[in-house]
Amino acid sequence: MALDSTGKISSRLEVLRQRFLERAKEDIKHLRALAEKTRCGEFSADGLLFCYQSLHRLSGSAGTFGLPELGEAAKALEKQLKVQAEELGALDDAFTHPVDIPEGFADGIDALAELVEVKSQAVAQAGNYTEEPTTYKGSQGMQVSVLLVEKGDERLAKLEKEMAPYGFSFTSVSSDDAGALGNALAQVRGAAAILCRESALSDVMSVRNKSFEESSRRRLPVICLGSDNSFQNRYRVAEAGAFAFFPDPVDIPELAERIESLAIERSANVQGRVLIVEDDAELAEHYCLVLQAAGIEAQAVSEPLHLMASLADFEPDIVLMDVQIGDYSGVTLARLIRFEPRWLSLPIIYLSSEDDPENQLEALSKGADEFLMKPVSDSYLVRSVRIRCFRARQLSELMNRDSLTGLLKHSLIKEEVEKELARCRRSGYRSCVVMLDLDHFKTVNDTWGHSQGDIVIRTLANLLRNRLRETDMIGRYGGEEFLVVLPQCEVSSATELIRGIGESFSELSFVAGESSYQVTLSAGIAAINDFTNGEDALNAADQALYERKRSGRNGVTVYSSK
Ligand SMILES: Nc1nc2c(ncn2[C@@H]2O[C@H](COP(=O)(O)OP(=O)(O)OP(=O)(O)O)[C@@H](O)[C@H]2O)c(=O)[nH]1
Repeated sequence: MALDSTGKISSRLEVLRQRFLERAKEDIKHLRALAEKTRCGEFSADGLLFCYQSLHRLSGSAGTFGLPELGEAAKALEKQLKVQAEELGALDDAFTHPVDIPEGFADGIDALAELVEVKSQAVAQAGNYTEEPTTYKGSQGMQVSVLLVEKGDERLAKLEKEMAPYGFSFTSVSSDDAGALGNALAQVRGAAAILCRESALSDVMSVRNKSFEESSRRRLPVICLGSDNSFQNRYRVAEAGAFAFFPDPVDIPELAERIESLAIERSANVQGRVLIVEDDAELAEHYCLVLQAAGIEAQAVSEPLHLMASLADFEPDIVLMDVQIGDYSGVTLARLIRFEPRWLSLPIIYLSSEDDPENQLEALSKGADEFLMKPVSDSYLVRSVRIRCFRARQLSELMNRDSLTGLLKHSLIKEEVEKELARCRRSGYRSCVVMLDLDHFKTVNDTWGHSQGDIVIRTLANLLRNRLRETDMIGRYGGEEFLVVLPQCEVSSATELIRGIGESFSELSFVAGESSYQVTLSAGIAAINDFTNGEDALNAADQALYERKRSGRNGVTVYSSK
């Protein structure tokens, strides 16, 4: 669900809060009736368990709806019943057991009812929901923006030209114009980095630090270029806050790679997918709205029977799970999720008002990873979810990505071809698979050394990442062989795109000592839809690549069945 305006979100959150209060009033009616009975010494196990569950729900959710005092009052009453409720919960014949009435319980319920009434009136008068969710505009594609900050230095303009084939989007600003630099920083979105020479570093750092001071965005990484490569100078640059230093003459492929990795790493917190397992409909919708408004994809499951199907469909980075979902225990559900090897490393976080460390430990030992204490405020929810998604993604990147290039590993990119074919069949669109291979790469290794060969491989990986869309999938298929899946792309567009990338790649100069050299690539393309399975589409792209190699390399060949 796309959420486009904060006004719209706050009015939806307000509706949820009203619904929560309506339900709280209903619960309070039942609680009061039961509490009245305690005044005449009547309190059954049945009644105690009902009161305990109602109070537990109120204490866990009131804070989230901006009513923390109500949550605290309910929590205090819940604690009065906790020990007895847990003992009764463990018995088969609980309902026949006599129970003790905690002192002042009925008065506490009366006070709670009054508080609910007061809060309802205050909310009705105040109107709109007040805790504004953090709005965050998501990352815009995979293209990396570079802010070039110049101080009358021609060298940066030359550098911009040399780096043109890598596909970064450059914006130049003068370090003498703090206003323009501030504006440029304010406008930058998504993955980005600042590039400047040493002479402009202190001006850049002060404008950058000031301009990010009040915003919740992460500061852009600064990469500094300079002539003095001594330890003292590098120390000075590091002390000023730069993230990387490149001495003259600048190693362009290395610089491109560093810009890419720093920019993407720093912007990575934008994304995340969270599955919320919660049977309280208002609470689940509230969490979803707040997270979605912050740029995090969120989906809720209220019925545990659908949990496994939702996991498979949505493929979340993390799961937020209530400790009790109707009749189901969250602890047991966490264990059940782990039955499937695919979800062994999926972080499961309990949303719980359980504040007893012993009980928390018990739950953790059964398959969950940590606790988020209810009630959670909107901003805390967003921040903690964002950090956890970021960590989860880092971990899965480590497991699924090739260490030299950061691209998908062989088996995963192969799987993507199969998945794409299934998507094409479902949606009726056309997609392509491309096999790319560096030309005469053995000669590169033999002439310039294996580590130079590695730089060439990494450079092509970066170029592909920069030039392809975020929805395209790129993998390292073998040593110097790459596989790309281009969803919703006709063969003609794929050919044009890959030809352009091949041309840019062939224009890059790799520097080895005093010498420099260039490398070309060959590609084979096949339309995924023309095949009955992914394996056949892959073989076709491979065959087209072979044809290309035979007919002179450095170019693109489309598979033809003739
Ligand atoms: N530096 C480096 N070299 C690699 C890596 N993986 C594979 N190679 C080398 O890539 C070269 C591939 O050579 P060949 O399969 O003969 O192909 P080629 O020389 O590119 O010739 P054509 O494909 O016909 O243009 C071999 O020398 C491998 O050792 C790697 O990770 N790093």
